[in-house]
Amino acid sequence: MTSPLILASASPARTKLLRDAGIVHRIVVSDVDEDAATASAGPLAPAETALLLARAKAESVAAGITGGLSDGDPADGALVLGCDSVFEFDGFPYGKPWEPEVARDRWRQMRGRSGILHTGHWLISTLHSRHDAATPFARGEVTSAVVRFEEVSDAEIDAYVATGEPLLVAGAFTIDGLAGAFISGIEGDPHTVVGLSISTLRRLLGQAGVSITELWV
Ligand SMILES: Nc1nc2c(ncn2[C@H]2C[C@H](O)[C@@H](COP(=O)(O)OP(=O)(O)OP(=O)(O)O)O2)c(=O)[nH]1
Repeated sequence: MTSPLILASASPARTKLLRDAGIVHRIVVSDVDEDAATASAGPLAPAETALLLARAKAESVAAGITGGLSDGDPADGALVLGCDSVFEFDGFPYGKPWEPEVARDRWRQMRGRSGILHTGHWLISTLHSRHDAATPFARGEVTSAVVRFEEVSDAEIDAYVATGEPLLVAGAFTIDGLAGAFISGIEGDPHTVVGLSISTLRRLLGQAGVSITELWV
């Protein structure tokens, strides 16, 4: 089977994770309004927010797909994966800081302490060859990892914020980028922190009747 996997995400980190894991995929970015989706859902825990948004992205892309996507067997359907990451610190959910001052304030709170990065995953399968077309597969899972931060100085925070890297990533940090210098440890799957747990994808694919090895290059 050629890979029918669609990543419903604009995240460069997520597509790199899949590529580095040898998982062939296509990208179709969802048009989900994350603020509207969370506002209409009411109060949610950070992990619930991550799953809700992952589901919304996957459902939005799956709804827009007509017919099959896998070159090898267009009639067979598709696998659509949505993801969303939320950083929980002192019980509150944080996404991307967007603004330098916001990123600076967050780092001044985070240094020397730890938080939890939750990544929601939602997989939809319409592969007729794997299950009854009348009941498409749709299931999700949240994975979480504790991230511990070094005692970072004001000067280091200012220099990091000035690079722009923290502005567009959940939690205002990366573990595989410049902020790697400021991460003292992780408890859990590091891929969860980057934005997509490959082992979680393997479990969800298995529940959909697909082995992840079928999607390797
Ligand atoms: N490279 C890297 N990226 C990270 C890390 N932590 C968070 N991120 C990125 C991954 C995602 O692109 C972003 C989390 O924001 P979202 O979950 O809303 O995804 P994003 O808006 O990027 O794309 P999407 O909404 O899925 O189209 O932060 C990290 O440690 N390393």
